[in-house]
Amino acid sequence: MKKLNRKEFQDKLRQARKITVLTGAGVSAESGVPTFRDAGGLWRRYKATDLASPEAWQRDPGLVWEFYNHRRAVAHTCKPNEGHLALARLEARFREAGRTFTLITQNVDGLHEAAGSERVVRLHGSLWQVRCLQCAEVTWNHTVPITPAFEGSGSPDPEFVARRFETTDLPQCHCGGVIRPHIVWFGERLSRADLDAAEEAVDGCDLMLVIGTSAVVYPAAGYVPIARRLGAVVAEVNVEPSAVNNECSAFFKGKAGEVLPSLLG
Ligand SMILES: CC(C)NC(=O)[C@H](Cc1c[nH]c2ccccc12)NC(=O)[C@H](CCCC/N=C(/NCCC(=O)O)S[C@H]1O[C@H](COP(=O)(O)OP(=O)(O)OC[C@H]2O[C@@H](n3cnc4c(N)ncnc43)[C@H](O)[C@@H]2O)[C@@H](O)[C@H]1O)NC(=O)OCc1ccccc1
Ligand SMILES: [Zn+2]
Repeated sequence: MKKLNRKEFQDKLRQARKITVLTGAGVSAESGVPTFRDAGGLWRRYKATDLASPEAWQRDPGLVWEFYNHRRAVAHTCKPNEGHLALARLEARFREAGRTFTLITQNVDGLHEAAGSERVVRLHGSLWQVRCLQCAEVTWNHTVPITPAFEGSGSPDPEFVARRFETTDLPQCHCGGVIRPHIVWFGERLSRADLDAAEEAVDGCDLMLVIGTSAVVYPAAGYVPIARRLGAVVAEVNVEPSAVNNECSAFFKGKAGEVLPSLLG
């Protein structure tokens, strides 16, 4: 497939009526949020993907909360980068022009929203939302550490001597139930509302931007071939080709924070 050059891509961007953006951890890398591949995808000796699972929660909810408390503590110190800001500006331009812009993110760090992005589909949830296992209430929570028991915990150093956390150390709901991160773990179903919003955004979009994702996790990665089959021009921004690069009519190799400001204007 002949790749579009920069000018041809920007012509498509100018003409686009409906644009959909799919982002992954790479768009937050320059803000200091580790990607799932950094450190070999490990936190201590654990694969991040293993800890992000209902099985890990069954085994040791304290360890899972130590992992997520650590990621909240890191993300808490991070600011949106030029990549996030360029996407928020593009959304504002599209809205002013009465054109449709949707940002579908796999990220749970909240940096798109902090950059001013509004129409955001958080496919995999948020580090800043928690859910009660007893009454299912979902609330926003920015308390770091999540409970005093987690103060000073979370070091990713494999040599770190971890302490065991009891149920009483875990965050409790006003109903007395235990609270878990409101995040979609591997093997868990995505919310119907988010799936519907993502499908609505992909359906009929004339331009899809794929930014900073390895595109190996589903259903997120599946939206790219669907968009192309429905006639969208797909363009990728990444430091290396992702697993869906063959679906792309344009590829801009580089860091999102360096490429997006000039590419998106
Ligand atoms: C591993 C994979 C094969 N497994 C899956 O996809 C599974 C199973 C599955 C379902 N369908 C399938 C079909 C085929 C195969 C497998 C499956 N999917 C699921 O389990 C999903 C749930 C998936 C969601 C899991 N949760 C996450 N996140 C929240 C947790 C948390 O964050 O803690 S996924 C998580 O991993 C993924 C990581 O990928 P990326 O974000 O792309 O990050 P990565 O580090 O991999 O790559 C970074 C990229 O950035 C680039 N980069 C780096 N720096 C920069 C830079 N500066 N600028 C630009 N680019 C840069 C790099 O080059 C690289 O390309 C993201 O999706 C992220 O959200 N649920 C489900 O299917 O439920 C069904 C169901 C149905 C009925 C009943 C019950 C269940
Ligand atoms: Zn409750």
